Amino acid sequence: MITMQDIIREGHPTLAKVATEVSVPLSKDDVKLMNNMLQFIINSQSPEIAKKYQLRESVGLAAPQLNLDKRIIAVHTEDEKGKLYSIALANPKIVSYSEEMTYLPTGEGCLSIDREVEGFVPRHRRVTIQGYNVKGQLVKFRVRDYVAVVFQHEIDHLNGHLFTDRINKEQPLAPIANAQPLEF
Ligand SMILES: CC(C)(C)[C@H](NC(=O)Nc1cc(F)cc(F)c1)C(=O)N(CC(=O)NO)CC1CCCC1
Ligand SMILES: [Zn+2]
Repeated sequence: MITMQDIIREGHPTLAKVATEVSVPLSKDDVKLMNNMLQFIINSQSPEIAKKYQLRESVGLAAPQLNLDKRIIAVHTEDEKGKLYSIALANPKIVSYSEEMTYLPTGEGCLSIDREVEGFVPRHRRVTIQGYNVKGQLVKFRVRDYVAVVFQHEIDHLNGHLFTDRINKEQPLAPIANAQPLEF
């Protein structure tokens, strides 16, 4: 099972690299990895398992965080209406996005960053995601607000970007143009 020890931390060169697409149809190993990544997130949201294995309660994970040069992400989180998004995707792409922006008023964190970094992270308010699911089907769906933030955060990892790269260095808490802060 994946635990925190498997997650590389900021400063590791892999986190700054552009990850390589995985071959389709998906190999058995890639499908296993996708399921293991999703299971890590689900485990981290179980108080008993998270406590036993000291897992940070997470909502998303990208393969480069496991030092794997693969364009694979997993997300397990609910949207504001309580709709569950539980999916692992290979070769995910943002195929379209809104001009309107959003951001978490509390800022973001990252499983690969063991410190608080203050500042607003500009994200598109709505994004259309496309990718291959564990069945090898090409799926396309639109997400907004918090779920959109999670997917953008994870896809950023595939392109060597950390949320800290997106914070306004001079004024971390400056209002973000054309953005509505996410209401929790
Ligand atoms: C870095 C960490 C704090 C572990 C963060 N967890 C998180 O946001 N948990 C959470 C949020 C809720 F709104 C409700 C709840 F029940 C639990 C997270 O998993 N990530 C994923 C990550 O680091 N992927 O690489 C960071 C998030 C910041 C914005 C999107 C993902
Ligand atoms: Zn992260």
